[in-house]
Amino acid sequence: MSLIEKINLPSDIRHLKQSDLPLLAEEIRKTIVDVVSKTGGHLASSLGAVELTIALHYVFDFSKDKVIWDVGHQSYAHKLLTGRREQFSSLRQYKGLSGFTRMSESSYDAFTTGHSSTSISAGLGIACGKRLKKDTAKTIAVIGDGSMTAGLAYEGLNQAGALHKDENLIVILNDNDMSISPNVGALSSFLSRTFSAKYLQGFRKDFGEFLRSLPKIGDDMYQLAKRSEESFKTFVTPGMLFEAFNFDYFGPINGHNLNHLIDILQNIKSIKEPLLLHVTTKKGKGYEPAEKNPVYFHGVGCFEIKTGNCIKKGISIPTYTKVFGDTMVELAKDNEKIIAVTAAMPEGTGLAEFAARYPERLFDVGIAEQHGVTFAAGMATEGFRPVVAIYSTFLQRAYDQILHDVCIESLPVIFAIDRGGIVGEDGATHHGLFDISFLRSLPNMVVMAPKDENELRRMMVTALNHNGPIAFRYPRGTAAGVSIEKNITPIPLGKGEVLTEGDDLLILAIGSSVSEALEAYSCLKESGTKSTVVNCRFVKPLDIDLILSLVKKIPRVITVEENVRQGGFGSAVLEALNDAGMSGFTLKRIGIKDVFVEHGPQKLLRSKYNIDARAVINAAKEII
Ligand SMILES: Cc1ncc(C[n+]2csc(CCOP(=O)(O)OP(=O)(O)O)c2C)c(N)n1
Ligand SMILES: CC(=O)[C@@H](O)[C@H](O)COP(=O)(O)O
Ligand SMILES: [Mg+2]
Repeated sequence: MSLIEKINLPSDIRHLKQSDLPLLAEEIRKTIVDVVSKTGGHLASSLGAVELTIALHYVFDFSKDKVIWDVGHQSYAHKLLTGRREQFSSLRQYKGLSGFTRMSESSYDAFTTGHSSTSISAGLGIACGKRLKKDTAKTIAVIGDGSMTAGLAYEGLNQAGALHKDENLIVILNDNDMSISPNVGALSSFLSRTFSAKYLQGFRKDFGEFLRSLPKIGDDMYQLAKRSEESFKTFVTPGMLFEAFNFDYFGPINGHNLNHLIDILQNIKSIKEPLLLHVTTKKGKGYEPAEKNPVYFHGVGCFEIKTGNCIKKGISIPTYTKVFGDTMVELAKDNEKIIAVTAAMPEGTGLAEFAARYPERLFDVGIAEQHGVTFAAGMATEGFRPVVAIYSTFLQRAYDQILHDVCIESLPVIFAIDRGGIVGEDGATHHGLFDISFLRSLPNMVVMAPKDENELRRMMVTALNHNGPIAFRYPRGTAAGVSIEKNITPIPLGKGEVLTEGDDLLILAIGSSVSEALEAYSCLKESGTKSTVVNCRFVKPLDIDLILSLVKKIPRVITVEENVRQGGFGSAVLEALNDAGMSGFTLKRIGIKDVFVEHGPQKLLRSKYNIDARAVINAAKEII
């Protein structure tokens, strides 16, 4: 029986000999690689955290203590050690294990994660709760160096450092010098000052001995130097930052050396005040292709284990992301005012080529969506045309910045909102199902969604021509597959287009839902129902003249969107019709009802949540 098979309960790991643990690490890695090669997932981060996970489970008892895995994308070993080994092959599959930690999945998942940098705040909340309940268990927040670039992490440190000394909070900084891409910003270079710190420690020793050797004054000088040693040390080591927040700092230590990890965890276990342990790890550790290319293996699709090569699905249609990225490069050539802002996701948002061509015009702000939006607002005041490319789900973080820093003064910031709609296997934390609702309520904001890749390109030019805040959202995955038109013409603001004509039914669709509407149109036509399908293009401003004239003629209306129904596109149409005093029509809104959508294939979820062509057909049957 392998070691991993002996661990059915989390406590079973503590029955293993410490000398067995490296073999356990090997088995865990093999299991992770085997499964992720078939399911896809966050391979490199999880491989890098294997020893740290084992050491934590070896030293702590997580039936009482709590561990919060920031983002949760590195938690695969934790899942394997907490009773989920047999379900592990269902990782990220419909009805299977989540790719992140979920409180509803296991009592060993102390907090639900997916978005970064929440672990310190949540951990502190848990630790304070425990203190008030006189529960002496430990709370541990494991946070990566990338996630440490977010302001939220410092808000947690700031509060923790000023609270009771007996807060029982341990923060473990898992520093692999990588975010998804190489980590950015001053913090990243600060954390990697370990060499200079070591060098200076050596220097301090030699210098001390030199002082002591001096006749008469030497000993006094040595004592003086020793007294200022603490400030001297913190001045040059990464600990400075955390000690300034009143955290005891330990490290950096090698996060792949199990004996060291276990030793230090055992030692710090009894310290009753906020402390930070800095461990250095290698992203992708133990699987050569991932070690060599951690960016690719951060979040990877199916791959061949031997080579690490992608198992291609033979699709040649570009993704919306690629069309966006290529068009950015094209447009930036003749317009040097265009700058791009990404929050630690140049690859994911398709801006890698832009970064290579125009490095001085690409601003990677780190995992700091709030800052990124306000930064873009600042650039806009200087006459630049910032294009803020952020996934829909992560833009949720920056709502107040969009409202307060961009919309009030109607600054011309362009929001390129990727992953609008159902994203698939990342699940509830990552679906982009709210942006239409949260953006359309903001004065001055224009909100668009393209039906295909040409329209995306046209919207980009429309946005550049518009002197105010403007957003376009597009889905994860392949575009519609139309051939790209070289000439890009802007779209008149607030103008939709009628795609088909028919007097039985009016289907108003937006963005990727236009293709569902067209599919429904074809099926309905076969059974004799003739529909007018409108590609509305704009959620705001709505093409109200067109909509009113059509509803007067065809009072049986269906709206279709890949967004929640509350406050969404359908609601916008209803409000507009109501405000125009229209009555005598029937309207069905197709969109996500008031629920969070789980993980699974996009197509399956669209069907399950009734936002696909079949749902349009069913709605049509109800109202005709
Ligand atoms: C708010 C938010 N923005 C962006 C992301 C996308 N994202 C997921 S993991 C990651 C990098 C995290 O780096 P780090 O914390 O160092 O973990 P590592 O993968 O290196 O282990 C990013 C940018 C996210 N999950 N949450
Ligand atoms: C963990 C995380 O938040 C990202 O890695 C995210 O999973 C990327 O999603 P895409 O695969 O859609 O780029
Ligand atoms: Mg990292």
